[in-house]
Amino acid sequence: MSNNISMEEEDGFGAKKLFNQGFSYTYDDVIFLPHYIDFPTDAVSLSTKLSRNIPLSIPCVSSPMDTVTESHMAAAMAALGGIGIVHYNTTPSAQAAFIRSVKSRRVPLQSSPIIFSPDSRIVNEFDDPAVPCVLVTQSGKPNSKLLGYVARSDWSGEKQGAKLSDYMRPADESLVVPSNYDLYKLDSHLKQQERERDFAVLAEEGGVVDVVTKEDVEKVKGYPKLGKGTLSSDGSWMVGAAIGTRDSDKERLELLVKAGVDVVVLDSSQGNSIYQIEMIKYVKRTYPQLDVIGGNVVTMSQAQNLIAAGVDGLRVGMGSGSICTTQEVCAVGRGQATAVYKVASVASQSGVPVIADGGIQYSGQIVKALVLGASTVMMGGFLAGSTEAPGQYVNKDGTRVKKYRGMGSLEAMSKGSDQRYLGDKSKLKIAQGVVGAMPDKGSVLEFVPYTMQAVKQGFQDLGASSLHSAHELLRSQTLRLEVRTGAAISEGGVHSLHSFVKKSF
Ligand SMILES: NC(=O)C1=CN([C@@H]2O[C@H](COP(=O)(O)OP(=O)(O)OC[C@H]3O[C@@H](n4cnc5c(N)ncnc54)[C@H](O)[C@@H]3O)[C@@H](O)[C@H]2O)C=CC1
Ligand SMILES: O=c1[nH]c(=O)c2[nH+]cn([C@@H]3O[C@H](COP(=O)(O)O)[C@@H](O)[C@H]3O)c2[nH]1
Ligand SMILES: [K+]
Repeated sequence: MSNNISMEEEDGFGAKKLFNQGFSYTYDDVIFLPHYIDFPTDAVSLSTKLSRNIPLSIPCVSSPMDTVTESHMAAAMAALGGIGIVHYNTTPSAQAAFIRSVKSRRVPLQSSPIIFSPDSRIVNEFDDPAVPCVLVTQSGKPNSKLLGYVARSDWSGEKQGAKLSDYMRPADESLVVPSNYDLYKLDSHLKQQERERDFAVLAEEGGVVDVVTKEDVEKVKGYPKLGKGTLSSDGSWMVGAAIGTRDSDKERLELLVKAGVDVVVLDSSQGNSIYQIEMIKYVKRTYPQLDVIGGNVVTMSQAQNLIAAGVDGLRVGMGSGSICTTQEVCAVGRGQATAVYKVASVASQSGVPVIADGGIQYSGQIVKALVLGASTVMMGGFLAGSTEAPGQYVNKDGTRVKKYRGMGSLEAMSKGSDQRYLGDKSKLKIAQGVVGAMPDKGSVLEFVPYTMQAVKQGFQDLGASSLHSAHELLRSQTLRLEVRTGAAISEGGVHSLHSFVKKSF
């Protein structure tokens, strides 16, 4: 490539010049100029780090929100090679149970098995077509001896009220498989016992973990092939958890550590506080092996304080989330592209990975976040509405949707997070988030791999075959950017058509 372009005729700006002009830019404001391609898309590696000691094979993290990440989402994110951060808008023991649930399974599937004791009676709810069987354990709880099961085909209306023990089939050897069976082992097991049953019980020493059906396994096998996922040294899936900065969070953390949590995120909209700095030091002192991620921050000076306190990762974003109203309510925050670039420029000097948190609606914004210096993107809205997000689908004006809400919404606060907002009930409650709904997006196991393929195409256009090479292009000012005018943004989208269908894969 020739280098004899005069400075007056520069192609775009380097990031340093573009982000030092006093504007707060977000992803949609900026555009990268294409560079030079000398490798195929498949040569792009998106492997990265969440924090100093947590490697990931894809740069995707699910938000610690109660409509985004519980055990099902966290298991699926780990199966994909990313990671999930379990929310803490619940009791410490319930949050620890989510961590254990991720740790005890190797299939990114989750159902809510119905479990009764032998003396229980057959009732209406057994007729739910999604329920393959009712499990019978000694005490009727998951953590007691499995005695048998009543398959759905074994009950019918006239058996209403009959004792389960009268219809129960005993738990034979082939019913139960170890909970650490992966998808392929489980699949071959189900195939072997096909004529008797189309489901199996995943169990571990402590009791029943889940019931998995052949249909569910087939569905996952139809999605893009999974790699080995994000694994801890003991072979279990990695999972993170959010905590706060109150004294009570120290007890919560102890339970989470006992449950096997791999990384903690100190969850705050403004992380540069005495509370967080003390908590970072406490975590590093008490659990030196545990990575701690601080945030949220959007400036270099906030970041420097948390780095000095010992964080292993930084979460960046204030007010950029789809459900966030912080910038409107508090007049504080930063455009997300500027925030990511600025924080990453200091964090990279200390080897601290940056998580670009919030504001992701489509793949191009993920490319921008990563190329501007982030090591991962954290997503709430992009993953809400998926099969793996907590909650049930409902029908809203003819569309299947799931609830998605801000953790600072009145509704979420009154569920439990108001402890941290309002330890004192006499204080006035101000929302910094909204409650809404997201359309059904299907399984993250399907749409995340396609999204990553789109991200790889973006990297290829920029001539970056890895996050490392993208960051080198950024810092050497080889990467050229421009700010888009309103007209350029509208030109960059679909325009002029009478009507169209947007289908990405
Ligand atoms: N990324 C974003 O832009 C935003 C995110 N959120 C989300 O909402 C949730 C709540 O965020 P925040 O309100 O920032 O939570 P927070 O827990 O950091 O702060 C709540 C209030 O408690 C105070 N506080 C914290 N620790 C304390 C301690 N040890 N002693 C006394 N006071 C203490 C804080 O100063 C603040 O006034 C989080 O899930 C966060 O991710 C909320 C707003 C914006
Ligand atoms: O101002 C806010 N009020 C809230 O109630 C709230 N809840 C979550 N968050 C933050 O938004 C991120 C998710 O954003 P997206 O839906 O755009 O992915 C999350 O990862 C959080 O950083 C909030 N911000
Ligand atoms: K917002």
